[in-house]
Amino acid sequence: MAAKEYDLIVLGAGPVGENVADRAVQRGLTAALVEHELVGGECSYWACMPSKALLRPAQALRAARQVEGAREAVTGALDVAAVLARRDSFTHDWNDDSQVRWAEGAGIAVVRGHGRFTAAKEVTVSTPDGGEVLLRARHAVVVSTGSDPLIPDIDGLRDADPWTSRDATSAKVTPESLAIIGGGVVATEMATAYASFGTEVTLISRGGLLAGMEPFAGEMVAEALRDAGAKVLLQTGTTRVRRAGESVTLETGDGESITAQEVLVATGRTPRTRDIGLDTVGLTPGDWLETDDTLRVKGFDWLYATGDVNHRALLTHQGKYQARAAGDVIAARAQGRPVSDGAWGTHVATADHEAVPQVTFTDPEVASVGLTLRAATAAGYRVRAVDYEIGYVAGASVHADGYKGTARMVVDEDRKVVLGATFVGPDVSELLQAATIAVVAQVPLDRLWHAVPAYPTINEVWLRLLETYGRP
Ligand SMILES: Cc1cc2nc3c(=O)[nH]c(=O)nc-3n(C[C@H](O)[C@H](O)[C@H](O)COP(=O)(O)OP(=O)(O)OC[C@H]3O[C@@H](n4cnc5c(N)ncnc54)[C@H](O)[C@@H]3O)c2cc1C
Ligand SMILES: NC(=O)c1ccc[n+]([C@@H]2O[C@H](COP(=O)([O-])OP(=O)(O)OC[C@H]3O[C@@H](n4cnc5c(N)ncnc54)[C@H](O)[C@@H]3O)[C@@H](O)[C@H]2O)c1
Repeated sequence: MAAKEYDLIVLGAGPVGENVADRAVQRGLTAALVEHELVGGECSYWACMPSKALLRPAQALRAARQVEGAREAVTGALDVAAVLARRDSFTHDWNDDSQVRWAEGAGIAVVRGHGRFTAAKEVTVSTPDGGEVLLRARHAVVVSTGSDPLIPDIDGLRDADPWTSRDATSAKVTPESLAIIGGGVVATEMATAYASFGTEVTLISRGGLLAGMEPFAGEMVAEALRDAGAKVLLQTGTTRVRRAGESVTLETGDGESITAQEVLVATGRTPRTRDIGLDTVGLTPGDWLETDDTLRVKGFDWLYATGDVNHRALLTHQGKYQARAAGDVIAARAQGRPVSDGAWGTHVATADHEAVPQVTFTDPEVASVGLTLRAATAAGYRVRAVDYEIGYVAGASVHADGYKGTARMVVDEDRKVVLGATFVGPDVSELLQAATIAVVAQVPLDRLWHAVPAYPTINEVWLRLLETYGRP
């Protein structure tokens, strides 16, 4: 079989793979993008976009209900069918024509089918018609195959036909009751969404909620979920799961038995590397692919891994940031141009280490960037954290009656810069970019005093945090 040659082959056309290919093509390389499902990946069809579309209507309704004068105009309940229909418009009914058009318009060769390494720099694609296409890369191959839901080894769980995040984000009807195993981002967001649809939600977490974040985040989200009618079981293991027809019964370590129409497993992710021929190039199928900061897989000069599959930060925006660095560095190396691979250089993803922003779209939202107090201490920084109740800020009190929220700023005491910030409260997500800039730019606190937040906005929480810290 004659091979088709490209400068770059990208395996997986999720948000990250698309961006690597686009960047490299913009820099003058040729690129083939291999996709066996939908161009746009998990994020567009079963993750970020549909999940946020499911969450937004209830948030808008809550926002109106929190303002006297507007509240009186809200006379009905959430229209769940309309919510699902709006969600479908974001996923284009799980049709990727527009994304394929974009990719081809950008000069990227889209190859449909399942790709596997068959030699170094060589990928064989099994096409939907049963054929094969052989691709050879002149310079680099990027693995951008993403991640799958992890199904833990709980007695009977696999046989109980559990929902994963895919089912929760693409459901055409909402169940009467839903048990959720897990306490992370997917579990809390989907508990929030389904509780708003009137589904009877029971969330079972073996620890607290949102474990890697500041502790008050998980506590406030748990309280809000309970207020929304969900049952939240913390520090509770699930020991046994059984399906009987239309219902599933779960037993917990505390001896409690929970019966629901569906069970959603939201216990983290596993890399999609089991069936991509990794053994052919000396790697172990099923492993995460560890990279250096230029996203090159350790031990290779031609193999890169971007997005979820490298396990650096399982977030679309962070994967796309990696994609920009990877696409640019692959082009620079291919063209013999200088590589800028020092910390914060053009060709590295330095921010992955200690400056990752994330919003959990629960209600209240959790917006965080950088290190938590615990993580900063563990990393050896000499730190001080200051907290402030966001509801005391004038802008917050105008924004919503009885606004409840908490902010924390973690300061590096030696350099007097912000290492991390967390905001928990209604509509705090838009506060995050200011915090990200402060963390990435390592703005000294005495200069931050000159970044005056407009009055009366919720951003004034920055001034309150600085005042609470005390002027250095
Ligand atoms: C419910 C949920 C909600 C989320 N919400 C957010 C959010 O709000 N914000 C955020 O930043 N992140 C969110 N995430 C995380 C986000 O979805 C991922 O970080 C992101 O999709 C990773 O992008 P990726 O391109 O690395 O992988 P993916 O999006 O998984 O794309 C990988 C692509 O590779 C293809 N592929 C895999 N193997 C092969 C092969 N052998 N041959 C051909 N094609 C292959 C797949 O079909 C897929 O299209 C969410 C995740 C979940 C589960
Ligand atoms: N808004 C967002 O940015 C967003 C939304 C959803 C998902 N995501 C990303 O998707 C990824 C996956 O999310 P997730 O919620 O599945 O993972 P997660 O890592 O956030 O949470 C996993 C949860 O499962 C629990 N768990 C793990 N193994 C278990 C077991 N054997 N039994 C019981 N509980 C177990 C953990 O204690 C934790 O509570 C995350 O890394 C996240 O960054 C992001």
